Amino acid sequence: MSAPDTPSDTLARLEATIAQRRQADPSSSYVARLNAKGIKKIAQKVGEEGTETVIAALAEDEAALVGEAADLIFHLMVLLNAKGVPFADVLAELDRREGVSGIAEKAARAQD
Ligand SMILES: N=c1c2ncn([C@@H]3O[C@H](COP(=O)(O)OP(=O)(O)OP(=O)(O)O)[C@@H](O)[C@H]3O)c2ncn1[C@@H]1O[C@H](COP(=O)(O)O)[C@@H](O)[C@H]1O
Repeated sequence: MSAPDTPSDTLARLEATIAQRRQADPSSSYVARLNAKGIKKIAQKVGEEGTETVIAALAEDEAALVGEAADLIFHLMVLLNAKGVPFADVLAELDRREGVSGIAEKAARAQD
């Protein structure tokens, strides 16, 4: 029996799919269509999905929150790909922050 997927496995597969679908025919690929519209449109979609995620959270609708969060993460992955930023860089940044309290980090920034 193979090991279950980790969240990172799912995101790594999605990143590879997005990179591959970017070259596809925009008539049959949403990723290709979005890239053809340009970076402004992709960034705008991330903003829209972020707003929809907030609305779902405030509406106390768990199923909607799951769906909107998936839309947000997907569009963020499309944006990172379009900007040439590997998702591994984002994970490395999160690893770098691990164990550093957000409160302590903000206080250190205020002293700069
Ligand atoms: N995870 C997703 C995913 N999540 C959401 N979406 C699409 O994102 C779109 C968002 O819908 P909206 O109504 O917000 O946007 P819209 O109406 O298309 O756009 P505008 O109104 O802003 O013009 C929908 O068409 C969803 O189907 C996704 N499309 C693709 N994927 C993944 O990407 C892969 C490649 O997709 P294609 O490029 O379409 O082959 C798929 O196999 C999936 O793994």
